[in-house]
Amino acid sequence: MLSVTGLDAWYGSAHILQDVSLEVKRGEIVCLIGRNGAGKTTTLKSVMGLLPRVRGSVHFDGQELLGLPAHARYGRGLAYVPEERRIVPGLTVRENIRLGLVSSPIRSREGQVIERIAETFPRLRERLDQQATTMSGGEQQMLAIARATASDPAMVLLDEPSEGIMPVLVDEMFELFARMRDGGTTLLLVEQNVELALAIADRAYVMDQGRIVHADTARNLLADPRIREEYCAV
Ligand SMILES: Nc1ncnc2c1ncn2[C@@H]1O[C@H](COP(=O)(O)OP(=O)(O)OP(=O)(O)O)[C@@H](O)[C@H]1O
Repeated sequence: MLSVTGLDAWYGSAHILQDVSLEVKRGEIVCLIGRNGAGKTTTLKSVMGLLPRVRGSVHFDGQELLGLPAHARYGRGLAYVPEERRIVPGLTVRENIRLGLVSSPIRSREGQVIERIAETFPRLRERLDQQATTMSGGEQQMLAIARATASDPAMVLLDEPSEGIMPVLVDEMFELFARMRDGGTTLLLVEQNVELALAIADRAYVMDQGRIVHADTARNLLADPRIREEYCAV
């Protein structure tokens, strides 16, 4: 579904991504792991068209995305939940969800979309008319995911969704990801919580200094003592 080949990316003159290639098949959860600064966020941003200087190829559903602006990539069925969530202050939960539908063809079916989201995210159902920024960090993260998935994208890119969230909500969130996959949504997940992420992922790529240094099934990576030692809190 997503095929990234020979991707290079720069911030100014700093050459950050070097020859990054990865694949995500339809219906998979693929995880991107690596230390701070390895280039995981930069990879997601490059796929979404959020960096000024990127070279290589990003194929999604058989079409080249490189050169298209970010909004056009959303229009093709890709969604992105950035690390910083970007919940809009002054708006309710419902109004924030509505923002995820602004340029979507299913905008006119807002009632159905809200009902689907309320079923998927019971915590949000109780809080639809609450000011979004009065919710806990974990609930706001759920809202960021709900907003990104409101338009029913084929694939969602998530950047560190569990960061700073209390453990009970983290477990809930990972169960949600597994259900999303079972419901047909494809996920590319950047996570520091490597053990939990590998437990639900199908495959994973390990990044270091802007390059992919290892790729394997999640099961093999979880069983690899070097990966456990370097990336899992054991
Ligand atoms: N806006 C920016 N301007 C210049 N350099 C940047 C910028 N954003 C990131 N970098 C650099 O790019 C490299 C990769 O950063 P990136 O955020 O992609 O890493 P990461 O693997 O997502 O790490 P983290 O888990 O810390 O977010 C780092 O060396 C970082 O300092």
